[in-house]
Amino acid sequence: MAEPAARRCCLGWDFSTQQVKVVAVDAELNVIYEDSVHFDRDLLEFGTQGGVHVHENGLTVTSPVLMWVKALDIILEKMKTSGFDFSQVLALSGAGQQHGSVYWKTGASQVLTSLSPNLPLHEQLQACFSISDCPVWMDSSTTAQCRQLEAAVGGAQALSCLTGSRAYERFTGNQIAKIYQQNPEAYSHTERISLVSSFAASLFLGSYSPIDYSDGSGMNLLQIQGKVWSQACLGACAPHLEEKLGSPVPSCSVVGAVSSYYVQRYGFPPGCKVVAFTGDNPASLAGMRLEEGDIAVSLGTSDTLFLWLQEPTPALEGHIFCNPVDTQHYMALLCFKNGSLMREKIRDESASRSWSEFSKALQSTEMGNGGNLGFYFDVMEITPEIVGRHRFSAENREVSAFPWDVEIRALIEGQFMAKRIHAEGLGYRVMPKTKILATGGASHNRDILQVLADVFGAPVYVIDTANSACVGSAYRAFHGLAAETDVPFSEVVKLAPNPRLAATPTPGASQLGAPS
Ligand SMILES: Nc1ncnc2c1ncn2[C@@H]1O[C@H](COP(=O)(O)OP(=O)(O)O)[C@@H](O)[C@H]1O
Ligand SMILES: O=C(CO)[C@@H](O)[C@H](O)COP(=O)(O)O
Repeated sequence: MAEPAARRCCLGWDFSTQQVKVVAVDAELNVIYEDSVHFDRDLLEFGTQGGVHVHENGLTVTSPVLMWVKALDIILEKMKTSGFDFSQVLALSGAGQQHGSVYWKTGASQVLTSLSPNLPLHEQLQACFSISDCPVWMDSSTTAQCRQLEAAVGGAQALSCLTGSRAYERFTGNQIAKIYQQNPEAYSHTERISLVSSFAASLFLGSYSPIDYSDGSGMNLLQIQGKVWSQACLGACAPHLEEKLGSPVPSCSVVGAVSSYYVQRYGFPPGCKVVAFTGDNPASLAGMRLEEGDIAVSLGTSDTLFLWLQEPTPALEGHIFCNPVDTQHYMALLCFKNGSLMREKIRDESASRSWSEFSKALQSTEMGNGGNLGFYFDVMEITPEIVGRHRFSAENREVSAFPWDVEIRALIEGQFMAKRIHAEGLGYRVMPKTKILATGGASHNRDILQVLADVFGAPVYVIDTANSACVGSAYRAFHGLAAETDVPFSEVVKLAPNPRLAATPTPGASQLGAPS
């Protein structure tokens, strides 16, 4: 007899900066399973901090590729031990931290296609990478390559019009150019270059997965209107790059079925489909079912802010990506590097390493912080490019310290004011109907969300799990199954639970000098 339909599910994965996470979503779009593996805590042998290694120059930031592979082994074993029924998985999709790149060594595809179900992946893939430490989105060591790329295509604005962004250090084309220039031998021994997202999809497929349009937009290589690689950009970065990247595909493409490795080792059904993986921010857009006019704020390792766009409006600040759920449309994104790790630092310095003490400071201080303002950038910020801590008293004098509770409110208000100011710089306006959808680890914190509502003067909503990239990936897997019949994403997710109201602006917030 057929299994009850309600038990069938799709899996959504997220290979993010600090962890690998997974959710299972059933056919009624309820989350029925959630798990994660945390790199610093669960994979101590790799010695990462916040999931990465910051090199001595302070600019180069990498993560070991085998750590990501081993994390997948561990999480699959955890699922198996917990009795998760893999035979019910109809399809899976996933997300990855954006911009990071993986370099598969010549011959790796042979290993991928002949995986033995008796061994974990990390034991079999050890010799498959020509670069063992992958550049990730926190890297800012490629300024020279950025200037070369902009010069090659006629300047920063020209590059932005073509690819959706001026040259950014973390964008993959510039990272590849650096590897080609500094390590040409490793580059020539590379048969395939994946993004973190398409790398993770390749692990499930047992063959190389293509890069999807949406995550591909974070490389400074893809023409976001034509959706093909820009020959000018490829040529400016490295030789033979097109063949190493493969052709990009629409984000809702089914890219194949899971490898027999997963069928034999874990009991996945042989026909279980793999839908192209995408970037974690595009996947979050899907998970939050963002609509035009809404604004999403992700408070993960990075803080990001993103919007649904009908038409691309490339500028010198921010990024335009292809939309992950509608190939005709786009999304705009702003990324702030000093997000959760900066909040953790101030928590450790001023609130005895405790989020509840941190919250007490937000509760006991007044909205507007008595005129005290602070901007905290311990690492070189992306939006805008600035470093250091800058505190200003009510009299507008730069000061070197604040009392502990004023410090905490200054940090959170400063972070959200910067988001609003930069979003307005992109042309975004808070309207009476505006909803803010919050996600990411810090969206668990109600007091932080209250400040977000006050600074934006708009209500803040959350979805039941802060893992919107995972949930969005599971939704995208359902969409991939249906997309062959042209069903729009909004139709596929119409039964999903509505976001829940988490904070409304405090009366009087808009009189406190919020930008207008
Ligand atoms: N209660 C909380 N208040 C504020 N921040 C929190 C809280 N719980 C978790 N976080 C933050 O969430 C971050 C992880 O967010 P997450 O979205 O899981 O990151 P990523 O997807 O980049 O790995 C942690 O670095 C931590 O600072
Ligand atoms: O660089 C960006 C977006 O452009 C980052 O948002 C990365 O995608 C990392 O995401 P998190 O792990 O912080 O969610």
